[in-house]
Amino acid sequence: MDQPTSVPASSTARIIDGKAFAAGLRARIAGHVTALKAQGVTPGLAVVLVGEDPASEVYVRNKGIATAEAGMQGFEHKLPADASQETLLELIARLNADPAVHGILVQLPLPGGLDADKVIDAIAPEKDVDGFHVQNVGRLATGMDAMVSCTPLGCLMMLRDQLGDLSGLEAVVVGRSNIVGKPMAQLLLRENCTVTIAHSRTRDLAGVCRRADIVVAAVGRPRMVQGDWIKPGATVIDVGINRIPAPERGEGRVRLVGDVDFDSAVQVAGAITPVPGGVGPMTIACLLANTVIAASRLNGIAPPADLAY
Ligand SMILES: NC(=O)C1=CN([C@@H]2O[C@H](COP(=O)(O)OP(=O)(O)OC[C@H]3O[C@@H](n4cnc5c(N)ncnc54)[C@H](OP(=O)(O)O)[C@@H]3O)[C@@H](O)[C@H]2O)C=CC1
Ligand SMILES: Nc1nc(=O)c2c([nH]1)NC[C@@H]1CN(c3ccc(C(=O)N[C@@H](CCC(=O)O)C(=O)O)cc3)C=[N+]21
Repeated sequence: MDQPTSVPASSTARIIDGKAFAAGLRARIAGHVTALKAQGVTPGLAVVLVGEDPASEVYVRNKGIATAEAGMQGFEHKLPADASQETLLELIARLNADPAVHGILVQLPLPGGLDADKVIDAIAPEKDVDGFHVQNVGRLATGMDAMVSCTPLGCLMMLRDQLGDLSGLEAVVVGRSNIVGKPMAQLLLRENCTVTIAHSRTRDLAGVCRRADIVVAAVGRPRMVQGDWIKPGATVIDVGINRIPAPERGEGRVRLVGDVDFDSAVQVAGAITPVPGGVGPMTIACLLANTVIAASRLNGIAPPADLAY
């Protein structure tokens, strides 16, 4: 069909609907939960929230809703911001020992004074549905079965869905955190991508990004990655969740933007995830998937093949 003359000839990217993808994944998970229940196992996820960060409370609530909708058991543990390390470690020890709990997530970041490394280390690796325990990180890096960090796992699922085989593709991950950047790079390496990890000391970040067939932005800087950093046709995964002032919505209101400047990137990319509605919903769905995997393994049942990555 002819383009109307007012529309520029350039094509715009496909918008990757993470929300719909996550809904499909959650529906499959609910089926696996039903099957596990028939074998006497109800997958249980414990979420621990220390302090009262409003954004964290939103995520914890969403996790609770998704857990219930999938037919799983949810356990919420709220501790005051001034809870001691000892109290938190005692709670984790109890959850480790509780046979009804198959997944344990301690919401990060923790309030000052608490040592996140020690807390993660205390979680039983087989219940570490975040994939943050050094045993899971090491297992992923050496190619063994591991609990894989939910956010990178969700990103990978969307990439595989968009691109099929990722072998040989140039992937640039911007950000090197333990929770997103590094495990994302490991997963892409496992998929046979040529992986570059960029960070705050990277020289010519725009030039590095321009080489990439796949750009994953996990920086925490609103709209940093510009359209002219993107190779035409590349796939862009925006992990960033940034709250910025939105006075147009009323005084004191905020809105969510990613680490990618969506409006310019969408003009160049082949496909791109939006914020909200991209990576975030996939993170929660993958958390449920990891809980089903953990519940299966802890009961000597083979995890569902379609959830294995
Ligand atoms: N959608 C989801 O489910 C999730 C979203 N997030 C979001 O993803 C983003 C990243 O989170 P997280 O990984 O925890 O963040 P961190 O703050 O732990 O890491 C940020 C990384 O970005 C790098 N960086 C910072 N500034 C620049 C810059 N100017 N140029 C290049 N690199 C830079 C840092 O480099 P250096 O190491 O050199 O300091 C660091 O490696 C945040 O917006 C967060 O809210 C996080 C988790 C889940
Ligand atoms: N131990 C631990 N594990 C985590 O996985 C973890 C964490 N700590 N701390 C915080 C980050 C952040 N995170 C998000 C999860 C879902 C959405 C999400 O669902 N976002 C919606 C919008 C939600 C909103 O409106 O705020 C979306 O992008 O569409 C976002 C962010 C998990 N994290």
